[in-house]
Amino acid sequence: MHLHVENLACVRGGRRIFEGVSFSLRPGEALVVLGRNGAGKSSLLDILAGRLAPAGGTVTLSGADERTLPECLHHVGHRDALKAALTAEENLAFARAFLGDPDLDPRQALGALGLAHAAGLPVAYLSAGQRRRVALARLLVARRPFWLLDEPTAALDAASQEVLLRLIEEHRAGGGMVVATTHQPLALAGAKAIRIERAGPRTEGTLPEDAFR
Ligand SMILES: Nc1ncnc2c1ncn2[C@@H]1O[C@H](COP(=O)(O)OP(=O)(O)OP(=O)(O)O)[C@@H](O)[C@H]1O
Repeated sequence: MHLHVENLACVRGGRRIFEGVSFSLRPGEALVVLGRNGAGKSSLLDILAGRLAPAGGTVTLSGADERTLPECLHHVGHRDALKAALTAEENLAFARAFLGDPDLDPRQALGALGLAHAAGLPVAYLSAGQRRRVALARLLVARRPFWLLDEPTAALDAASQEVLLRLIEEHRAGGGMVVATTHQPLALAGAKAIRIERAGPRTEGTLPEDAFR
């Protein structure tokens, strides 16, 4: 499977947010998306997820057996998109019923994020970091090759960041692909990087050592 993004442009509210964004992803690869607040990082993920139409450019997925890109991805956005009145486990069971694989276990997914003890608690009672971890546990109740992660480490403590990085690396080792926006250092081995800015063109490069300074 291969994702090729060419010369992508984004307009929101009549304003040009970015243009000329190009990159490609092959199995096992990760792309870190950098840029100031409002640069358009979340908008880029929204376009890839099929939630926002691009103002120009192309997104081409090959080798996906006629599945569309939105059918091949998880999108963990800024908002956790959890149902506050349902328990953590019920939220994951809902996600699995909607998108998932019946053999994947919500309790195991919560366990992988260190939240087994909170499985029966309504999400409304969980802390911000715990809610984030429930949202991330959705990655584990449906097998999808592309993970679109919008600031995935926001609200996570150091130990949870380590867990998330390990899950991402396991996903990549199995041929998965990741696009992650971030303002914080994200230690993804050999990741590509792209900085979104208003004036294009923007093409991928390697993650600069001073990216987060
Ligand atoms: N529905 C909308 N209508 C009009 N403008 C919008 C809409 N949604 C977002 N924008 C604008 O698009 C621009 C890009 O927003 P986006 O959320 O993609 O930025 P970002 O790089 O993810 O920012 P941050 O680092 O703060 O999360 C911002 O100027 C924002 O105000």
